[in-house]
Amino acid sequence: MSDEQTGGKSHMDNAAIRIEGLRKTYRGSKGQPEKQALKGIDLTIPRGSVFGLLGPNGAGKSTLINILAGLVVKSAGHVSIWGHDQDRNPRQSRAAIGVMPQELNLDPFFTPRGALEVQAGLYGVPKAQRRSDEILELVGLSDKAEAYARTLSGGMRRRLLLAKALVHNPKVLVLDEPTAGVDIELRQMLWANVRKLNQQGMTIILTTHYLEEAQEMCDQIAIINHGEKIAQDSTADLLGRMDGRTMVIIPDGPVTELPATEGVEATLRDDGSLVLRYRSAQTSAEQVLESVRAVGMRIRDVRTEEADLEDVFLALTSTRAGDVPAADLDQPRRGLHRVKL
Ligand SMILES: Nc1ncnc2c1ncn2[C@@H]1O[C@H](COP(=O)(O)OP(=O)(O)OP(=O)(O)O)[C@@H](O)[C@H]1O
Repeated sequence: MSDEQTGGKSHMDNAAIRIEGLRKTYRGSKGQPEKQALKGIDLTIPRGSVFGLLGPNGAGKSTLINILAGLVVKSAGHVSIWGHDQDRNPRQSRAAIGVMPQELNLDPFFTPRGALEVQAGLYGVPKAQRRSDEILELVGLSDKAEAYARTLSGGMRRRLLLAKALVHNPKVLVLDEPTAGVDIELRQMLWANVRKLNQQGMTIILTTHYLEEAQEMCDQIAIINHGEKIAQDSTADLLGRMDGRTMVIIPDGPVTELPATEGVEATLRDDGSLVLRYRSAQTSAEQVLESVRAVGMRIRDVRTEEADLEDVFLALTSTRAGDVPAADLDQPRRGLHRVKL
């Protein structure tokens, strides 16, 4: 829509990423059948967001990211990055995006500073505009600037990958599973950097298997499964779709009988607390409390728990993509099986 109509200025498209009808079919080899990794994805990622791309193993996340990065050639569809159509303006669209990959693919003979300089060269960043020291400082590698990559720890290599993704000051930064297998300290450093870069105006896209992380970091989330997008919404609205509630009661005295009210599922935890699950659309908190009083239980303390992203995720991915009409999203979780992330 943009470049061709505006002579490359692209001011009509104000999305960070616009994807339309994106398909990828990997050719089969050695007797393997072909694989449809992406089956027609439409996705618009707003500028300035921290956007989460979620999906179980094999959903197609890496394929999508690799297409954005220009590492995998799409089979069909349109991709535009910061208003630059990937096919018509490959150079501009590539310059607008930086990707921190999953794999630690670093040349062992480069020092961090050397690696950044080479990367800057690849992106045609003029010497005067290079910010290697500033970036090394940001990722906490200043004191390792001259160390060979092969002597860096796994955590330091990851930081160097982030640094490399930043050399050309991209508008959009993609982090592919950035915290898989990293320690808490590095994870905190990564998130602090992500927040800082986002505050400076960078759009961030991250894939993660850690739902709490997506919940904490992302303002919008898309879920893909079996190569199809099955949900996209603000994190708050996605969570708001679930009306499952959990009430936890600390009884005042031993529990001799569990409440047995329809619509309330009661279980006792080892620590003596009583867990009551219910749907807020069908059962009120008052009815839940009544069911507790009805069995003569006295309440010392009570708290409630909201549905979390895992509930949404399980509800959405527990059947094949496309089989879950939006109206069914609020159905109770009973009968759904867990999907391993
Ligand atoms: N080069 C390839 N050739 C053939 N099939 C591939 C290739 N790369 C990926 N696939 C297949 O395409 C599907 C999507 O893979 P992809 O790596 O994009 O998923 P993912 O969501 O990133 O999973 P993960 O979280 O495990 O990285 C999978 O079924 C995978 O086996």
